[in-house]
Amino acid sequence: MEYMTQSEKVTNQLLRVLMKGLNVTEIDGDKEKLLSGSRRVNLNYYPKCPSPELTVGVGRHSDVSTFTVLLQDDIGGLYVRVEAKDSWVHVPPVKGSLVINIGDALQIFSNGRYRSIEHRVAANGVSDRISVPIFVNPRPTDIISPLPEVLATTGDEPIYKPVLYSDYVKHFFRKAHDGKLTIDFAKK
Ligand SMILES: O=C(O)CCC(=O)C(=O)O
Ligand SMILES: [Fe+2]
Repeated sequence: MEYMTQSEKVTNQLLRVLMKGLNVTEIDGDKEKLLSGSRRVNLNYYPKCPSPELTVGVGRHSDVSTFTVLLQDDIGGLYVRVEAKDSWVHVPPVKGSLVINIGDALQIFSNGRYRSIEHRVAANGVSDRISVPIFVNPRPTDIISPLPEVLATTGDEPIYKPVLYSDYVKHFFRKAHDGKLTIDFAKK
């Protein structure tokens, strides 16, 4: 839990940087809660797999978070999808580094200006693997939708409708991992 507490400095700073990219520079208490009012840490353990070629580690998905801060050990196996090239790129473990993934909630808040990253984890036959993601989320009771500031700056029409965040998360967990299809739930 010390890790969760310490990570708040980093996640608060990250939130500010990400919002600056959207021209949102005023982050009052309500907005901060909407964007990051619920944080969750997971401990993922992937045992060494006797038949990795027959096994899915974690299927392709995007996180439902605003963003995710992922600590991985030195084993590797995380891949992100490069949509433009229709390919997967390995995210090599770098000692002392964290992986930051944009999640669906931020894609919705930003009306698509930020895109959540599709990723998966391959099983491996060499060694056990551990990863520790911190999911920075809206609260379950929050209604998420494109931020008015973003719509005002871009002049774009909202492409996502207001959705209760707990409904969005329920929709995600109700089905198998299916790449980037979860966000269709919030499409207008
Ligand atoms: O283990 C990893 O590197 C990523 C795990 C993951 O995608 C998740 O927990 O959502
Ligand atoms: Fe994930």
